[in-house]
Amino acid sequence: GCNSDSKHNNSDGNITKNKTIEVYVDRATLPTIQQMTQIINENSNNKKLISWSRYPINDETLLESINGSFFKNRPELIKSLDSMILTNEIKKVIINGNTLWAVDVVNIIKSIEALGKKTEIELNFYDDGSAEYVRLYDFSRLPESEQEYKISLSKDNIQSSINGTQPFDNSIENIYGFSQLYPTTYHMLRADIFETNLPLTSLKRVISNNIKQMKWDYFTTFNSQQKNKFYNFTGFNPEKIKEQYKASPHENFIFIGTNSGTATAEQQIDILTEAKKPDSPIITNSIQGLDLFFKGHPSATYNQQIIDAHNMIEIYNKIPFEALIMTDALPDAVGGMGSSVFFSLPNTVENKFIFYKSDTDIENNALIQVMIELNIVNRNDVKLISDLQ
Ligand SMILES: Nc1ccn([C@@H]2O[C@H](COP(=O)(O)O)[C@@H](O)[C@H]2O)c(=O)n1
Ligand SMILES: [Zn+2]
Repeated sequence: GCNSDSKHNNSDGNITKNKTIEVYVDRATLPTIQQMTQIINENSNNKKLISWSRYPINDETLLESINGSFFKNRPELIKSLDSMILTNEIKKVIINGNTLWAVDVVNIIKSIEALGKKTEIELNFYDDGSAEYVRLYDFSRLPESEQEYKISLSKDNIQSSINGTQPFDNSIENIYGFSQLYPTTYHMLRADIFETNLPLTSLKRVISNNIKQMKWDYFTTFNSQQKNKFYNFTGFNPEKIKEQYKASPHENFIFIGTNSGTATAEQQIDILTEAKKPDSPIITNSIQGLDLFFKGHPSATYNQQIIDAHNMIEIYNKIPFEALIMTDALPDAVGGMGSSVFFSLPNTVENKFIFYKSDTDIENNALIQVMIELNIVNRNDVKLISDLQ
């Protein structure tokens, strides 16, 4: 009959009775890129409410094609979601968020639960980037009894934040604890963290049935329409870069730049000078003879100075490196300054070296240590800027 016809729309045109609403929120880059590809891949008819801080979507045709509405901020999204739940028969809300910023998801759940309509809730979390792994590393260093104690409190902690009796603390046990309350999937940047030697067995026990390795190879199965949709979402098309790779027969190298918080332009110029030497005792994986590309940090203001000093080919710094990964526009090799970028890089791309700030204590630096544990870099290829002096 008509009422059971899942494709039959009500007067709103896009929300049907007993339907599911999909919510997408993120303040960073990686979850947004992953959520975009998920939307394109699943191609569902569900109404989608989206708020991505770094990727405002203004293209109405694009939004219509995914049955989506975009919100400048999360409070506006929540207001709209609440009114949909109150005025329509919404069966389920699937919330897609950023793991590190699980507090944003808590605020949405809080609002849904406060309506008292018993709406089903399902959660998808996508890692923000390297931050979760630094925290996981630190967590793994705690005595097992302490880890277990913390985990034992997490369900109540989350519940109290949803009830509004306690602010949400984004500790490891809390951000990875939602499967104790709702059907949850954690889309992890590096699900293999649980296969390393780091002692994380208690946490693994809580979430092992709820984790998925983030996918980077969607483009191998996307048709041209889906690819174009991704280019429209991100405003990025990899064709130019792919042409530049092919312009010479040499292998391609991308230098991963940082911002002034970590290194000056001169220091990065010096690293490149050293890396070009065929027999440097410091950088043993030389970049001599490779075509040199420069991918500056999105927030760096001195990129042109570095590009000019070594006559490199520029990759527009505002493009998130993850967009190159997603669109299969990767070089043969990379190297550069410590960055979250290295966490998502497939191991088919050679990682020649990573440089850190001069005063870094390598053996006690959680970020470096977790990168070594995950085989992102060899200990010998971890360098400090001061190694050059
Ligand atoms: N050369 C770079 C460096 C960074 N990005 C993007 O910024 C995000 C955060 O990187 P951090 O270096 O601050 O850890 C990263 O996930 C990339 O999206 C970049 O595109 N190019
Ligand atoms: Zn080339």
